[in-house]
Amino acid sequence: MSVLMAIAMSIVLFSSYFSYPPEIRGLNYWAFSLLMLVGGAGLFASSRLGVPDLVVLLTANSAFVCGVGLTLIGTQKFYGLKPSWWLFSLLWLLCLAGITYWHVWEPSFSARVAVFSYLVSVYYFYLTIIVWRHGEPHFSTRFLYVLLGIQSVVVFTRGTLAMLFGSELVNIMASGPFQSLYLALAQFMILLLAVSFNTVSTRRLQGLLERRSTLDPLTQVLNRRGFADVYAKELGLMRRQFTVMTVLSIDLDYFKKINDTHGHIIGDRVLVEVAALIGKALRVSDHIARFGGEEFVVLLPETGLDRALQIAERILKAVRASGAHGLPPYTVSIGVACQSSPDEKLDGLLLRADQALYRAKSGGRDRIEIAAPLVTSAVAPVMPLVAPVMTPASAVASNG
Ligand SMILES: Nc1nc2c(ncn2[C@@H]2O[C@H](COP(=O)(O)OP(=O)(O)OP(=O)(O)O)[C@@H](O)[C@H]2O)c(=O)[nH]1
Repeated sequence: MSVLMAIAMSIVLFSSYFSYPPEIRGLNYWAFSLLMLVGGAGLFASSRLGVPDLVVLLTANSAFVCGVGLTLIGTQKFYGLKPSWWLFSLLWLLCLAGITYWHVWEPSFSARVAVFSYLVSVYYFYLTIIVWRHGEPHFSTRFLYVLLGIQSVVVFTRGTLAMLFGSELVNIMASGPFQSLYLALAQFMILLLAVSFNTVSTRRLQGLLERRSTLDPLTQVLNRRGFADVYAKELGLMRRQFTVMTVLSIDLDYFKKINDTHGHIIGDRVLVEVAALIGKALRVSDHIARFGGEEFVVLLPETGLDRALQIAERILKAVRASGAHGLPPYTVSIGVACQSSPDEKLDGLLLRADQALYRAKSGGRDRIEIAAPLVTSAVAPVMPLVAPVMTPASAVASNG
């Protein structure tokens, strides 16, 4: 029954492989590995049907070792690591050579089982380390590496039993209660492994879809939803740490003309480039989003107006120096709004930044404007509602 279920799980993994996004790799190798592991267990059982021992040993162990090897390849691909095909081939050749040597030339049951078991045990141990080191911190990952760790210990124990006692107890080609129990346990572990592969891949899909739903597909920066999420987190920090943060509303100048003159494909490349240029001017803790069209918004946590103006100026300069890679030159206008009260709403903050941006546009473009500070009913405004027009140079000059 567990064999049938493992086969069914393998089919599920195959169908996931064909339907999941290509970023989720390795599922086909896992699916094949399950078939091989189940096949290996089945071939061992065929010795009871009178198939010659050497044939059973070589085919069953080959299937089993390939199964373990493909588990490694699938796992490495899944975690974006280079697949160790050399290790796969080495394990397979060593096992076949060992089995043939200790079965034909110098028959020794205990040496054969011990060497085979130790090799496979080391292999499982290596797999455990890979999943432990590269898996995301989640139950599905822990379940997988604990399972692989148990496999490693079980196989190691079998090898040690063979070494110590050389007993027929560990000969799974003979019939007996211990052998039946061992095979049943092995099949159950394969089933659990299949469940685990499916769980980690589903979890990966979930994470990927979550990330996609918060990213702009063209520029790969945050979209409006992603921005709202990070803003909410930063607002929580701002509330706890009594800091300020600043938003830059950035809009490409005369972008319609770029599209009309050079076509939409070039227009798209300009959008991708401007996102990259803005990103380069920021710290890793800052956030950049595209709010559709040619409008970008930057969130600068723990940043006051002075520092934000320096960053805005840096962006302006970087964009002015653009025009490489066959793209036309272009400029941007920037509206800057600083949030000093955690009670201000995101919509209000963006509105202030947009109003400043609008002034930058109407003031001639390729420039920075500062938004008027928030006016609350409790606190009288300390600055004029309309902030003075700032050219890039004056903005920086006024900030030292
Ligand atoms: N290539 C491309 N163009 C887009 C995209 N989204 C919006 N646009 C274009 O962006 C242009 C925006 O034009 P406008 O709103 O007139 O702005 P503008 O020409 O930059 O003028 P100002 O903002 O006033 O300087 C339109 O031509 C849209 O078709 C996109 O994803 N790719």
